[in-house]
Parts: sequence; structure tokens; C-alpha cells
Amino acid sequence: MIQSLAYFGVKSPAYKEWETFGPEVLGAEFVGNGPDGAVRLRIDDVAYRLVIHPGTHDGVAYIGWSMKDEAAARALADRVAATGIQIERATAEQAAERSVEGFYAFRDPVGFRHELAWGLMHATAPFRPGRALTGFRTGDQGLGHVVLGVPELEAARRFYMDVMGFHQSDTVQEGPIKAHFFHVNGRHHSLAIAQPPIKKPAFLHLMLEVNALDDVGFAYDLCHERGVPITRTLGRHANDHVVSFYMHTPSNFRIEYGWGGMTVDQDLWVPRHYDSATLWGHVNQHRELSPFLYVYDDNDNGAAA
Ligand SMILES: Cc1ccc(O)c(O)c1CC[C@@H]1C(=O)CC[C@]2(C)C(=O)CC[C@@H]12
Ligand SMILES: [Fe+2]
Repeated sequence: MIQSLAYFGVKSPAYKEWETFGPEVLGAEFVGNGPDGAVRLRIDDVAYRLVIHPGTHDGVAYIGWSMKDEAAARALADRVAATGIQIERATAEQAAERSVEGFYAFRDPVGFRHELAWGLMHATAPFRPGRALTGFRTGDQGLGHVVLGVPELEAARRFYMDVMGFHQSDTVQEGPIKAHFFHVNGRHHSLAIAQPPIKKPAFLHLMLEVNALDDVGFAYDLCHERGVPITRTLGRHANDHVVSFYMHTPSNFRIEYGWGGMTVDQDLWVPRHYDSATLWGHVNQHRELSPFLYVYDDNDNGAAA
């Protein structure tokens, strides 16, 4: 059973920019570089949860999930393997690079790499946000959420629910666009999927939740001041009640920065249906910027995009 979203990794030629973007805009703490020079960002007691590796082009590298222990990771890995997917067990060196005790990794049928990790290293020094901030809402609810663009919505839903064990929170159908939202803990969704008009796995955004509305307001001002593109204006979602905005990061993917998410009780929750994504706001802007980040491909020099 997956407990929560644990960490997120991308590759990007702009990785160095995150040493300032992370602390100054997001309020994360830059805690140093990995063996490949990767920028590691901390947002709570976990050693680091956001890793931006150097790369020739921008792409999603991995999505890390927190498992209770090795047996839980193994049990899920076995379920995934039973569908014919190849599972890889991290070497001691690979686990050390993530600062976890161990993990199993696989590529899902859509193309995203998932890591089922146990024993997340926790820092002993207090978290020091890079700018004034009340803090990130993590703990049992994990890092936040990821939204994935999948070419076949129902096939992907079956995999994430039946194999990976996600529970449906709701479905939002706004015009021709449909999205499914899934929980594994009190956070309304740790994973959501939508069907973009392309036949490739397309990462849509990473959501980070802060403890105060003012933390979102300060970030909103900072984006305006620094010219960080705001791809969706401040708004409130109909389903999870989060007040958020979406920013375009230096690595050409989007971060939703929000506050006020509802808590769901897994035992009592009954999946819902909505015909609108938002109560107010969340106006789309910067249509000239790509809304997708593709999966990192070692054989791609980025020229094709
Ligand atoms: C609808 C919604 C509720 C809660 C969220 O945290 C959230 O990010 C969303 C929007 C999810 C999703 C998206 O990010 C890209 C554009 C999408 C696919 C839509 O057009 C509807 C759902 C949208
Ligand atoms: Fe979101």
C-alpha cells in the first residue's frame, strides 16, 4: 500500500536555477547537490523531496512513493510484476542517492517511472525555508500531488487503481476534458490523471501545499515581481477546495502552489462527480508556453520538442 507521495525528480539544463528559484520563490531550502550535481530541495523534515538533475533537455525522471516498509514495497512490486511489467530493485548506491533505505522501480504502462521507497531519511536540523513562510503541509499527506496526462484515461485509471491501489476521490468533466482524482491518505488527491490531446505521457503539474493563505499570496506577488509566468491565476478548486495558482518553473513544468485542501476519510469517502474544475479564478494564461513536460528520454537531445 502506498502511504503518500514522497519525492519528485526531473532532469533539466536549467537545474542550477533551482538553487535560487527553489528558496526564493517556493520557500524551499537548498540542501546541496547530488553526485551528478543535482539540486536538492527540502520542504519539511525529509532530507529532500524535490530533485532537479542536470540533463540535456527538460523531462520527468521519477515519481517517488512512500511505503511503510520493505515488505509493503515488495508486495506492491509483486502486483506490478504480475501484470508483466519489469521491476528493478535499487542497489545500495541508488538508494543512498535518494536518501532512502531502499526502493523498487518500474515504468508504468503510460511511461512514467515510479519508485516505491521505504525508510526516507529525515534531517535532524530544523527546516529553514528560503524566504518567510509558515511552512509546507506534508506529514501523513506527503509531498503534495502530481497530475499526469495519459493517452488512454480509462486504461490508466484501471492500472493506478487496480494495480497501484489508488482510491478514487472524484471525476471532473468540464466540457470534453475529463480528469480522475485519487487519494491514498487524507490528502484529497496525491495523483490525478487527465487525457491531453497527445499520445505521449505528459506531466501536467506538481502541487505543493502551504500552511497559510498568505504563503500563497506572497508567492503570487513574488512571481509577478520576478516575471515568473503565472499559467493559471489565483482560484479555488471545486473538488478539494484548494486555493492556488499555477506557475511555470525554469524547467518548463508547472507547480501548483496552494492552501486550504480538504481532508478525506478513506473509509467514509464516496467518489463524487463534478462538471467544473474550479469555483472561481484559475484562468488559463500564457498559452504560448507548453502545458506538458515529457518523460525524460536519454536518446533525445531536446531538439525535436
Ligand atoms: C480540477 C482540479 C482540481 C484540483 C487540482 O489540484 C487540479 O490541479 C485541478 C486541475 C487538473 C487538470 C490540470 O491541471 C490540467 C488541465 C485540466 C486537465 C483540465 O482541463 C481539467 C482538469 C485540469
Ligand atoms: Fe492540482
